[in-house]
Amino acid sequence: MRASQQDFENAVNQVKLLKKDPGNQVKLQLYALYKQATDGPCNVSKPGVFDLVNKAKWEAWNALGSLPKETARQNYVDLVSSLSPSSEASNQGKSGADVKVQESKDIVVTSEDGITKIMFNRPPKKNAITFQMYQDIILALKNASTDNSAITVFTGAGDYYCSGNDLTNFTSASGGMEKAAEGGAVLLREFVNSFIDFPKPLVAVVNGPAVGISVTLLGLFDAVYASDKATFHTPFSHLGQSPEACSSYTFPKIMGSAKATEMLLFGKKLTAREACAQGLVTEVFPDSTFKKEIWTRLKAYAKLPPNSMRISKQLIRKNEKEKLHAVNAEECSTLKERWLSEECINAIMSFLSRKSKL
Ligand SMILES: CCCCC/C=C/C(=O)SCCNC(=O)CCNC(=O)[C@H](O)C(C)(C)COP(=O)(O)OP(=O)(O)OC[C@H]1O[C@@H](n2cnc3c(N)ncnc32)[C@H](O)[C@@H]1OP(=O)(O)O
Repeated sequence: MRASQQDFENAVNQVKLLKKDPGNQVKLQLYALYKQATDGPCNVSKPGVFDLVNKAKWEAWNALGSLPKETARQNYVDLVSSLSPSSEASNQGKSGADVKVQESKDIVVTSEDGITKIMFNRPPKKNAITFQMYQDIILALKNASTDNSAITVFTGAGDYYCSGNDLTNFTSASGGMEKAAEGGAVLLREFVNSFIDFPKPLVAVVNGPAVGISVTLLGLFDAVYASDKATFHTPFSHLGQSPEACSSYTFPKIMGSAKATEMLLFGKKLTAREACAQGLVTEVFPDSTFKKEIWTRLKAYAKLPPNSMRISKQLIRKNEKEKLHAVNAEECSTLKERWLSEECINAIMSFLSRKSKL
């Protein structure tokens, strides 16, 4: 539900009652969102180089670009509610431990050391993504885009990174396959859009095998670190489906069309080292030292100036955004048709009746 003007005014008053100083980064974000929600896009000239405080405020406001007033109002309310007395109280005495910022069973979101971590947490099902988890991730990314972290990281709990879309999503949906396919396409489009538009550095820590959409999404990440136990598998033809998450565009661009064809059409599974050689993975680590090495590195990266990282990402992504949105729309409408095809229904039934496994 969208935040009303009254919700916004309540949030403005709530900020004055905060017992704990939320820190400069959050205060700047609050200022920027407030100005955007009330005055719209930044419309004043940049303060001089020695006017440090006003310059930082101007930069934070200006970085919001043309974000609509209603979205800024909503983000302001969400940010204040994450700082509310109840979350303040629940965060007390937890220094040194990850601070939980979103309650959800299968997606765990924590924030610590300038890093917001979004973890697939459904190990008994190899972290397969349910409809609810797609929604939880959309919300987690929305919150992470305005929280006080510098970078956002995805990883998986247990031995898998993620086994992709939960294949029971369609068969267990009420209202029949057609309605489920229609709803699935709308959800998928919104889900992928939230990755295309995510403003901060987005990093994947791939702790184990990755399948389907958890692989294709990697083309929209800024860095991908993998354990040498990780594998990368996109068996869309085996499932009677077609690529998503803009991979029909990003994969040929990253690895060339011949290698992308082997993955996306023929379902060739890559080892972590092969994926690194193709440019899909940034760096591979021995599994025994993976976690220690990668979190040490990410904590150091998270100390870099956050506005600078965000602005650099914006420059890199800017020229691609329109194209990515168009590709996402087309992939989703193609998939909606595929989900209703005999090839796809047979493949899902076959998995569910245990006749087939990847
Ligand atoms: C709405 C948006 C849609 C976006 C479009 C996205 C498309 C994709 O992501 S396509 C890729 C879909 N994923 C798969 O096809 C993977 C299917 N799973 C497997 O092939 C295997 O389970 C495995 C290779 C991932 C793991 O094999 P194994 O180590 O032998 O473990 P189990 O098969 O016994 O798995 C344990 C447990 O987990 C369940 N499970 C695993 N993956 C999925 C899944 N994707 N969907 C639903 N359930 C999954 C598996 O059924 C087992 O359950 P139990 O039998 O109840 O223990």
